[in-house]
Amino acid sequence: MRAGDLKVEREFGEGSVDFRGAADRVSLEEAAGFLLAHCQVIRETETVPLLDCTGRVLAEDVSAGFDNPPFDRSPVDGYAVRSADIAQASQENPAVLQVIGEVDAGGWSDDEVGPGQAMRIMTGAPIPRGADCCVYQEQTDYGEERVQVYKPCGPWKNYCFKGEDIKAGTLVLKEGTALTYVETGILAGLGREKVKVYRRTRVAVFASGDELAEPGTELAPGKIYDNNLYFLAARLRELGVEITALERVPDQPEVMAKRLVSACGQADLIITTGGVSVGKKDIMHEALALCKAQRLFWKIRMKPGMPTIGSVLEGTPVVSLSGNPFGALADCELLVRPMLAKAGHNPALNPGSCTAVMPQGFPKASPSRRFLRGVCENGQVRIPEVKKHASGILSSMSGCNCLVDIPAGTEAVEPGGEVRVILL
Ligand SMILES: Nc1nc2c(c(=O)[nH]1)N[C@H]1C(S)=C(S)[C@@H](COP(=O)(O)OP(=O)(O)OC[C@H]3O[C@@H](n4cnc5c(N)ncnc54)[C@H](O)[C@@H]3O)O[C@H]1N2
Ligand code: MOO
Repeated sequence: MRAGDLKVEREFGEGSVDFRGAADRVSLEEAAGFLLAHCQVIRETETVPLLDCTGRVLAEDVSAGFDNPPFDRSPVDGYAVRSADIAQASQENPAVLQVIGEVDAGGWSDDEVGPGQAMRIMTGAPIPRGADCCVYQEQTDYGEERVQVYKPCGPWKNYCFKGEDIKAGTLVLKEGTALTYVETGILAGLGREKVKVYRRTRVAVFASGDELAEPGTELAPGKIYDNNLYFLAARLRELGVEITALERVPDQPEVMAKRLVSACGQADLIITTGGVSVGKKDIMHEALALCKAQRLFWKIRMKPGMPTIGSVLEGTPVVSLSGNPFGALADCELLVRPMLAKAGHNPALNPGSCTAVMPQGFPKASPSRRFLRGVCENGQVRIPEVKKHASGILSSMSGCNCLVDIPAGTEAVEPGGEVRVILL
């Protein structure tokens, strides 16, 4: 379906039981499962310059085309010698060797070190034929034409073999490896200037709400600046996503429906915020019905982010998050990240978890599962003051690095109680 073809049909309009009637009220895990089942793993690849591969996922096996290092090399500044020549060397009775030349890192010598001879050598320089060890210059008199060696050095000591790091033909990095600065260095060491990676996951983001104003414009009465569009875009970029649309949409279901349909062909996932509850202006129900999206669930048994809608539009999953910024944030972490992990071949995009002690506790009862923002450090989690936890409050999230997962039915978390923590 193209955006222009969209007919405004109100067969699922207000009053229909389909979206606003019996609530699904699924668990978070069920909601995530529904969405993941409709989330496609990205198969398309692209070739990017080496410096752009960090944060991407490798789409090819990378094997070494040559031994690395490509030659035997010295790990010390000193002299390449024959170990047999210095086997008896001591401070009192140094071995005296003829210095036949010098080889520096990046240089090369075809000369062979014969019996009674030494080659001055620098760290990283190729070891010349004939030598089977390198002595530290501190164990010599630093001689230029003749050198006195004061200590023995066994065969193949202070000697780095060709291929010591990577042997030719070794599978060094497997398809599916998440590339960090470390792999960038490894790929550079293999001489790669370009790397085949999976294309980025594409996400379209729409915020709905007539109250929303663009930062930088004047704030008229009744309006608020739009938090969600911006933190979602920033977070998605951090997670390696390519954003295909980023737009505020008025509270008109027809307009939102058109945006959803046009986003479909370009995005792997669509995220909306606002308009998911039961108010007259909660347009997402009608917008999704207008474009005949298949509903997966409405309402998750958790706070914040309870009224989230999950649906599929022409094969593209649509996650409609609560307009309350902390609700949208929690859902982005808990529902969207697993989808990005699946689509983008990168399990590391799933949030981690641990247990931690909560010295302050939390005095309020949690009849349904509750996520609190907090700072988790050294096995302890600290949370903002109790009145700063409302789902409409974003400011107290600054500096937080986790969500505290409080199970449904908890009366209060006692000070010093142990809690499960989702690490962001
Ligand atoms: N009668 C009921 N009212 C509400 C219920 C309910 O069950 N019955 N649920 C409440 C809960 S819980 C939530 S969460 C919200 C969800 O509301 P919506 O997702 O429909 O979102 P809106 O109504 O559009 O907005 C909620 C709130 O967030 C502000 N908002 C919206 N978008 C943004 C944005 N991009 N940036 C910053 N702030 C935004 C909006 O102005 C509202 O204050 O419904 C409750 N009501
Ligand atoms: O579910 Mo809502 O986001 O708690 O306020």
